[in-house]
Amino acid sequence: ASFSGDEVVLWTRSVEQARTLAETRMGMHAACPDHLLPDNVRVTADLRETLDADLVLVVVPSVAMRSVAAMLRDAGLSEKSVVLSCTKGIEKDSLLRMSEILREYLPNTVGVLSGPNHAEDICLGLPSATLVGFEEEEISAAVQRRLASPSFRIYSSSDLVGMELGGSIKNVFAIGAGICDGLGLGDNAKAAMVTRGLAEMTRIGLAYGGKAETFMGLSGMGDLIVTCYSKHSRNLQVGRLVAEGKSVEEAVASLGMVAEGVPNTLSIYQMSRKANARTPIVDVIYGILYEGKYPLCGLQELMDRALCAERIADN
Ligand SMILES: NC(=O)C1=CN([C@@H]2O[C@H](COP(=O)(O)OP(=O)(O)OC[C@H]3O[C@@H](n4cnc5c(N)ncnc54)[C@H](O)[C@@H]3O)[C@@H](O)[C@H]2O)C=CC1
Ligand SMILES: O=C(CO)COP(=O)(O)O
Repeated sequence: ASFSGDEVVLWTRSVEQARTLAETRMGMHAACPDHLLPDNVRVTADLRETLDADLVLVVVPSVAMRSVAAMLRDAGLSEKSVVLSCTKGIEKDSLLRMSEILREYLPNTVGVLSGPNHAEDICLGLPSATLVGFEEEEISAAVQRRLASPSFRIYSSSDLVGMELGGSIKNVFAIGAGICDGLGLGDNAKAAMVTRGLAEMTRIGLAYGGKAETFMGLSGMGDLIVTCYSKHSRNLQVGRLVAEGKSVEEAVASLGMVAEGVPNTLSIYQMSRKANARTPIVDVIYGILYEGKYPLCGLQELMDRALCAERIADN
């Protein structure tokens, strides 16, 4: 998105790294990321150049959110800047959402952008829909207007809890879907993973105050679908590699980018246990990633459970 011609400053720790990522990730052979970007977008490694922006999008892996929030505070981000978290994750142990971490450090208005939004498609200008959420309706509406384009349709929401939980929890099931692919379990198994995953997402999400309809929407089911089926999904890829016998560390290292499902499986498992939610798939994926359970044994365990009625939100 080029933000309709507004001046955009893209801060990155390393301009060199941004160049490599742009080249490999987008499959484009530009010598410099600036070639991929419209004239109104400038790349910098100097955080101070972003401090008076009226809208600040934070797009870092969830494990880096706390340090980046502290950097923004220490660098002196203008209190007038509206801050938008685009990161999909829950912090382990504290179980804080990304917008909550940002609020710990910054007095600014903080919102969330989340939806089925693989960067590869957006960069090509392919149509995408997403959700922007702020507690203040008028700020949602203003950011919605500001970021929307003919190829980027934005809906608004005030359910930040539902948005942030949906965007984080779906990563766990994307790894599960990748495991189904890697084991060659077929289309039916994967459809079951996605559908029962949505039930578990809804159960955990409701326990923490999210709204049921949000989990049925773009930032819930929508993101779950894209991440479980897209060739671009890094979580799906990690699941496949683990099913093929790679260790989690090897699978993640081979991506060279973040797969949020790995840290998220730990934090979502912690959330589920704390809420005493019934989440057999989360529990099995946790066992595979963190306790050395064999992927095929884990998936067979899911099939061998006692037969029951189909329940979605009920625990
Ligand atoms: N890539 C995508 O298509 C989408 C990504 N997201 C979410 O956006 C977030 C970031 O994902 P990506 O951009 O794909 O990840 P990435 O692995 O490409 O990292 C994004 C940037 O964060 C930087 N970074 C990493 N650790 C840092 C630290 N400690 N301090 C400062 N910068 C740091 C990296 O150098 C990189 O420039 C994740 O939560 C992801 O789930 C959401 C929707 C789509
Ligand atoms: O959240 C995403 C798409 O909406 C990105 O998913 P992956 O991290 O699995 O690539």
